[in-house]
Amino acid sequence: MKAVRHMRKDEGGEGGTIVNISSTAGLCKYTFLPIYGGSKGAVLHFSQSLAREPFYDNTGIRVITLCPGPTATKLMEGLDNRIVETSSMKQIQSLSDVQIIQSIPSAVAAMMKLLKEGDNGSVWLSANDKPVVELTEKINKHLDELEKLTLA
Ligand SMILES: NC(=O)C1=CN([C@@H]2O[C@H](COP(=O)(O)OP(=O)(O)OC[C@H]3O[C@@H](n4cnc5c(N)ncnc54)[C@H](O)[C@@H]3O)[C@@H](O)[C@H]2O)C=CC1
Ligand SMILES: CCCCCC(=O)/C=C/C=C\C/C=C\C/C=C\CCCC(=O)O
Repeated sequence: MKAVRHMRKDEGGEGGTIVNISSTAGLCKYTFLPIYGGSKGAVLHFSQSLAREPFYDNTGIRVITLCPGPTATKLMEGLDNRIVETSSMKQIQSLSDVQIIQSIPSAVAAMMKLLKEGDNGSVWLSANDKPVVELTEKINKHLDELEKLTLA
């Protein structure tokens, strides 16, 4: 939030863009990553809450979220040894039939696209070496429906 204070137009800054990095683990209920997944769900929710009107109008700061799937960085090394619940290995094994560890250039291409084209509050998926997919409408529909249920 210190960066926001520095960037915000209504306090003398120039506006700008914040890209928060969530993960597919913040979208899916992976039994093998409950703590990491919880933190990534929090990143997404934090971003969507921050990006809500009138934040952008006041500050000129876009808040965008990228959800990468497994990507070949150091983070993915030795994942097997860091699993909390060993019975969850089954879920990883079945996932490996339908998901690949994508290359770093795929994640970078996604980042470049959302920096160029992403609206405030937009959410993007980059996985399996496929072109980036925008998730904003789906995520907001889901959150807006849940919010309605909380109203009297
Ligand atoms: N690699 C993957 O499969 C995925 C990664 N992500 C997310 O992408 C982000 C980047 O991860 P990777 O590049 O994959 O990991 P990485 O392990 O290759 O890089 C992480 C970087 O963060 C730095 N770092 C760690 N703790 C820090 C701290 N307290 N203060 C400052 N710097 C710190 C490390 O020195 C390292 O350079 C993370 O938020 C990760 O959760 C999301 C989805 C998939
Ligand atoms: C420390 C946690 C790193 C988590 C990285 C992340 O954010 C998201 C990961 C999502 C799933 C990763 C789980 C397993 C990998 C699944 C399939 C790829 C296997 C392909 C293979 O070559 O074996």
